[in-house]
Amino acid sequence: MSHARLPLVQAPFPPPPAWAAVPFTPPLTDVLYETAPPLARITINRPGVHNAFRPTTLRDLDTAFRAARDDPAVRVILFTGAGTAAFCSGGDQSARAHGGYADESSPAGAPSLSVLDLHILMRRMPKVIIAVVAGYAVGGGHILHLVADLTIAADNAVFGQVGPRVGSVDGGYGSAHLARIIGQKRAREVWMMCRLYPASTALAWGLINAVVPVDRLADEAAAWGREIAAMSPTALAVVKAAMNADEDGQGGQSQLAGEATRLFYMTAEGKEGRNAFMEKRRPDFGRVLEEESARARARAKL
Ligand SMILES: CC(C)(COP(=O)(O)OP(=O)(O)OC[C@H]1O[C@@H](n2cnc3c(N)ncnc32)[C@H](O)[C@@H]1OP(=O)(O)O)[C@@H](O)C(=O)NCCC(=O)NCCSC(=O)CCC(=O)c1ccccc1C(=O)O
Repeated sequence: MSHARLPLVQAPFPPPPAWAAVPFTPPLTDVLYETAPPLARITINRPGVHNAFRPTTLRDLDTAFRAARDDPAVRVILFTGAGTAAFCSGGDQSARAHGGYADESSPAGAPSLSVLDLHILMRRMPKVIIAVVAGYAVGGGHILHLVADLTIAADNAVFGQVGPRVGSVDGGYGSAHLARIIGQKRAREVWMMCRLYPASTALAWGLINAVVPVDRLADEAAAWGREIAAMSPTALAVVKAAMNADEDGQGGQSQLAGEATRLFYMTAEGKEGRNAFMEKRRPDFGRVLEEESARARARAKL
């Protein structure tokens, strides 16, 4: 499926990105993190279990998403799974313990539900996240694509929730956000019947943004990423925060207000507060506002 692009970006896209693996200390074991600015690619790398996540995977995803957030050269994040059989099959059922998931990376072996922290990190990310889905996106893996900003799927993609079949449930983004996206009746069907749906149905429901042949998925995702990376980063961060604020209560308000604070810090008025404190004097906001207005008037006359 293709959409019209503005003339500015209608020229053929450059060749596929030259991904460079980024090393970490200690190294990531379950996740690959690569960059090809302006893109970063985060890959769940557990194809033997359809990219199911365990606590170690979630720890690695936390590291990778924070690295992408903090790298000014990265503008758009592609989030995918290794291979073409699955994006992610949810929580690794072999790591499921009493009251959560546990493995050797769990502090004091304590079970956790740390995928919820990843949802928040992805929602708060001031950069666009594109889920790039081939194969299964089920259970907690389905929720990861839901929490991403956009989803591009291969024609072999399969979507669904399995919780009520395997004794699990997500009453957070996995249910309420899903219902916002596809509507209450469909969301209840997804959870209450645990059916799996092909990419064509997901597209018709507005659950995903595009479907492409599986062998075109990586290139198409990179093309979408580059197209988005040409946009104003501040405008993208603000529109994401604004859409999240509608659903995320005071946490969402905090994200949107954080963007206002970031812009305020760039003003002479904001800097005067910091400078006055550092110089141990009273701030003179009136003076800096007047100076700023005078500068703006002078620029307007040029
Ligand atoms: C996805 C399937 C429908 C695919 O079926 P099929 O193609 O026939 O492949 P299989 O032969 O079943 O699978 C191949 C291989 O992978 C293993 N595997 C697949 N999924 C998982 C998994 N989730 N965990 C562990 N292992 C998995 C499978 O055993 C095979 O291994 P072999 O050695 O080759 O036998 C099908 O695979 C399937 O239904 N998978 C299970 C899906 C599932 O149950 N997912 C978990 C749902 S619950 C969840 O995601 C937890 C959510 C959660 O984590 C959470 C929720 C709320 C709050 C907090 C949290 C939190 O933090 O965890």
